Amino acid sequence: MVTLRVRFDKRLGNFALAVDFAVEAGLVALFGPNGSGKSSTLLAIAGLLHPERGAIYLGEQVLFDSERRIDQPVQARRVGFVFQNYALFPHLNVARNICFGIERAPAATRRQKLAELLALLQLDGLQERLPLELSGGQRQRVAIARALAPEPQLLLLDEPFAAVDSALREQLREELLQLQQKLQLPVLMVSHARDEVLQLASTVVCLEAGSVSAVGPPAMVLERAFYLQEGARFSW
Ligand SMILES: Nc1ncnc2c1ncn2[C@@H]1O[C@H](COP(=O)(O)OP(=O)(O)OP(=O)(O)O)[C@@H](O)[C@H]1O
Repeated sequence: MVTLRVRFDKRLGNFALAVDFAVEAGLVALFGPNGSGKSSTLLAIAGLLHPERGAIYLGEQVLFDSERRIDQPVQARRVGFVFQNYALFPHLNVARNICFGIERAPAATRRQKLAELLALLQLDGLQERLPLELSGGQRQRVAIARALAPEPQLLLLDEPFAAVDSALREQLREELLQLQQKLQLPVLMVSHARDEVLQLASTVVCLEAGSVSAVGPPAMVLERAFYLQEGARFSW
């Protein structure tokens, strides 16, 4: 299994982000209250936010290392990103949304990849539809398919279930778990729902006010976070 190592400093206005964690990449949750720095951490891993200093490694692959003056561009990182609101292109149909990141691949490769992803994400028959003509769950599946098309080595999900109702959320969580197990793809998912992290994640990284407060198995770490939230005294 590959290790994801993330250590960097970044000032965002008055907010100081100083992240430091290393995890075995399975389905990892980045958990914390609003404004703790979760989305900014994903952006830094994807190469959309540039830290002042630090290093980000996925296994042996260097994504960023300020000492070695390496800052891989977004495409070279091979990191898939699903944004909170899915950010589908409204004027492009499902097929063109999914193939957006592989436009330069030969037509036959694109067709094959599209067919594979439509089947994997249960989107068969919907390829001609525009995003507006899809349900929330279908939109989310298209966003995941689009992120998977260039065959990333890491998938980043920013609160993937925020925009759907609770019944659908349950179903989509289960689908994500099955997808991750099937593809064996490292996933880092932002969440601020305890139940979601407990249900899905193999490891949780807790962020509080811009720095990592705990890393470990969700049942253990969240129990501690709960005690801290309640203001109770608790130590390991
Ligand atoms: N480009 C920026 N310029 C200035 N401040 C920023 C910028 N981006 C983020 N911030 C601030 O950094 C802090 C962390 O933001 P971030 O979006 O990473 O938190 P979050 O944990 O993902 O929050 P939420 O759960 O609400 O999405 C916030 O106080 C935010 O206002």
